Amino acid sequence: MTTLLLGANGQLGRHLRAEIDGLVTCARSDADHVLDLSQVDHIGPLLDRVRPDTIINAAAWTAVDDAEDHEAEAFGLNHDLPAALADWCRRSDALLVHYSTDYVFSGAPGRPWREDDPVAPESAYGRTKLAGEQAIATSACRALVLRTAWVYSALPGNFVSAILKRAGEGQDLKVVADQTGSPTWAGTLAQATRRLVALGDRVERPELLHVSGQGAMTWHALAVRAVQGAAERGIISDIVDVEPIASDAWPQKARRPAWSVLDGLRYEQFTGRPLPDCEQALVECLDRWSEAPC
Ligand SMILES: NC(=O)C1=CN([C@@H]2O[C@H](COP(=O)(O)OP(=O)(O)OC[C@H]3O[C@@H](n4cnc5c(N)ncnc54)[C@H](OP(=O)(O)O)[C@@H]3O)[C@@H](O)[C@H]2O)C=CC1
Ligand SMILES: Cc1cn([C@H]2C[C@H](O)[C@@H](COP(=O)(O)OP(=O)(O)O[C@H]3O[C@@H](C)C(=O)[C@@H](O)[C@H]3O)O2)c(=O)[nH]c1=O
Repeated sequence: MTTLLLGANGQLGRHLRAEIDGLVTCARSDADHVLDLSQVDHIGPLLDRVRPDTIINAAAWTAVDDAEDHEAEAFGLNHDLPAALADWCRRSDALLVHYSTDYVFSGAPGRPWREDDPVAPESAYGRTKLAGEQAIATSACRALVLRTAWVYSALPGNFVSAILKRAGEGQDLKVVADQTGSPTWAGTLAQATRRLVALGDRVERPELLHVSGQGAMTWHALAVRAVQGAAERGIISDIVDVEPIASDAWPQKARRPAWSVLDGLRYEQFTGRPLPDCEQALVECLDRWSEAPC
C-alpha cells in the first residue's frame, strides 16, 4: 500500500510524517518527489508514476490575509489542486484525504457547526477552501474532507508559537477576544488522520468530517492559557500581560468568523472515538514542546 503525502514540510505535514510510517513525500524541496503544486499539469504524471492507494493532501495556500490580494493563486492551490487529485483518485479508485477550514463559516455565536450547516465564507481564503471542498464533492471520488480549525504546534508560523515567541521576549500582548473557535493541536489532527486512513476501506464517496479540538475558546483565552502553561513549564521565563481587544483594534485585511466552533460528533460516530478536548490537547502540546515532530 502506497500513501503519498503532499505538503510534507508544512506544519501538519511534519506531524503526519511523525505519526504515520512509510509515507512517500512530495514538497517543493527535501522530499521523495519535488514539485511546485501550483503547476497542476504536473500532478497527473507524478500520480501515474507513484500510483498511490491513498493521497493525503496537506498542501494549501494558508496565508489568510495575503489571499485577499492573491485570490487567483490561492484558488490554484486550494481548488485546482484538490480537483485534480480527486479526478485522479476517482479514475484510480484511490482514497483522497484533504483538509478544509472553519473559515468557510460565518454567523453569530450559537451551537457548534455541524458538517451540513450552511457555509458563508467571509474571506478569500475561506472561499478558495470551500471551492476545493465542492470540487471533491462533485468528483464523487472516495474522499475524506476533514474540516479543521486554528491548528497550532511548537513549529514556527502558527498563532500559539507566535504568541509564545513574543511572550518569551517579554512583550505584553493584545489579542482579540470576540472570535471564538476550536483550537486544534497538529498532533491531534495527525493522529485522527492516521485513524481515518486505517478505516479508508469504508469510504465509498466524498465524506465531510469536522476534526478539531472539542470545546471552544477565544483567541484571547488560547493566548492566556498558552502563556500560563508555557511559564509553568519553563518554556518562557515569565508570564506577560495578555490584554483582550476587539477585532477592530487588530486591523487585518481578511475578516475572520466571530464563531467557528466545530462539532466533532460525526468523527466520533465514524471512528468510535471522541476527539480530545481543546484544553487537554494544549496541555499535551506544551508538555511535548521541545520534541520536534520529525
Ligand atoms: N493552519 C491552520 O490553522 C489550519 C489549516 N487548515 C488546513 O490544513 C492544511 C494544512 O495546513 P498547515 O500545515 O497548517 O499549513 P502550512 O502553511 O504549514 O503548510 C502548507 C504546505 O503547503 C505547501 N505549499 C504551498 N504552496 C505550495 C506549492 N506551490 N507547491 C508545493 N507545496 C506548496 C507549503 O510548502 P512549503 O513548506 O514549501 O512552504 C506547506 O508545506 C491546509 O489544507 C489548511 O488549509 C485548516 C484549518 C486551520
Ligand atoms: C498574533 C496575534 C493575532 N491576533 C488575532 C488576529 C486574528 O483575528 C486571530 C488569529 O490570528 P492569525 O492571523 O495568526 O491566525 P489566522 O491566520 O487567521 O489563522 C487561521 O489560519 C487558517 C489557515 C485557518 O484555516 C484558520 O482555521 C485559522 O487557524 O488572532 C491578535 O489579536 N493578536 C496577536 O498577537
